[in-house]
Amino acid sequence: MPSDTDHKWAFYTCSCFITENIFLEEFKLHVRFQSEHQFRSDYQAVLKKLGCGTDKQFKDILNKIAEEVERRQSFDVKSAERAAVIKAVYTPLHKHVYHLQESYLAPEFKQMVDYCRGKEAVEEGLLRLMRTEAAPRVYRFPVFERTFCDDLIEELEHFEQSAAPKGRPNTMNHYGVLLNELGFDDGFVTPLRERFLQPLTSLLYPDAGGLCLDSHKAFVVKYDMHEDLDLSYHYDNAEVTLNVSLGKEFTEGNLYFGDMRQVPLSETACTELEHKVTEGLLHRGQHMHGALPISSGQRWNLVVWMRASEKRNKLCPMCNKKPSLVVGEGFADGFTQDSGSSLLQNVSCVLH
Ligand SMILES: O=C(O)CCC(=O)C(=O)O
Ligand SMILES: [Fe+2]
Repeated sequence: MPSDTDHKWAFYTCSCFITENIFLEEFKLHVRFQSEHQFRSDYQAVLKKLGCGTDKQFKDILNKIAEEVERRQSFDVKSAERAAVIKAVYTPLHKHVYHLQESYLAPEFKQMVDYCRGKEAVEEGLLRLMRTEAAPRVYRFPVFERTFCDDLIEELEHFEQSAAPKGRPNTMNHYGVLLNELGFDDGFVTPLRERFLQPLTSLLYPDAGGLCLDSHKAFVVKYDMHEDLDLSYHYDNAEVTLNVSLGKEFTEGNLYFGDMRQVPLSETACTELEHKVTEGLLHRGQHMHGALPISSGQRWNLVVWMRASEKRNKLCPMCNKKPSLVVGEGFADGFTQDSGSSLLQNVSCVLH
């Protein structure tokens, strides 16, 4: 029986994972930390302007960064340990949600995928997709049936309440679930990406890696009045992202999209989009976005960061350099060694 960590080839992380994009929550600032000297010269003045005036405050920041670097250095080992413990001790409430069935998917979504898969009908499929454009190159369409969303949330709440160990999605989200650790990759997320999302992304984002998305990182984020309320403006470590609203009841918490990350915020006008339960938003990972605070209720979203090794092997989207590869767990951050996988990648990088 293959496990969630068996893949056709090995995946890697870029070494910048340790030093880049460290989020300073109180200042809503992403920073790079290579050495204290570099950090002081890059950020001391900026941080002062943002209200970090005393030596003590600066020292606190350095301590937080050290903690985050340590968390990142041990992340892979700890994540593999958590996955093994979860497998051994956790009994799911709804086993069926771990295996994707067509009946979980909204009929409109399946229809769109069918159009895109059918070679002669590609153009019609594309037109259908274009009609779902909610902001420049951001597409909104129904993805799941409501009953599936409810079952998935119930399963995740059951997991939350269990004694099993939990990792968190990323530095900006404190609540939510890493789906690979819970065992969702092989039976659910990989088939969703390969069979249903890739036909759409091939047509919509051929320039952004959409033709050959060969791995992913999937997680669920959760916002609650007593927990995280919003998500700061950011870009994803992904070529293409799917973000599906699962529920429950909530008010506000709209997503907003700016421009690609190369464009300064001062030159960016943002578009706000309402997120509706069962619907997904598909966008390029480098398209900057954030989530506004909810004002009541609880908001759960399934987020799939899809990666194209062929694209990111040339340029790491997080440090903008040729990646320097470090061995990782499972899909890691989606990089591959150029040799060895290229043949297989060429086979999968066609419109289908
Ligand atoms: O909460 C949301 O809808 C946004 C989540 C997101 O952008 C992310 O996790 O990368
Ligand atoms: Fe995001």
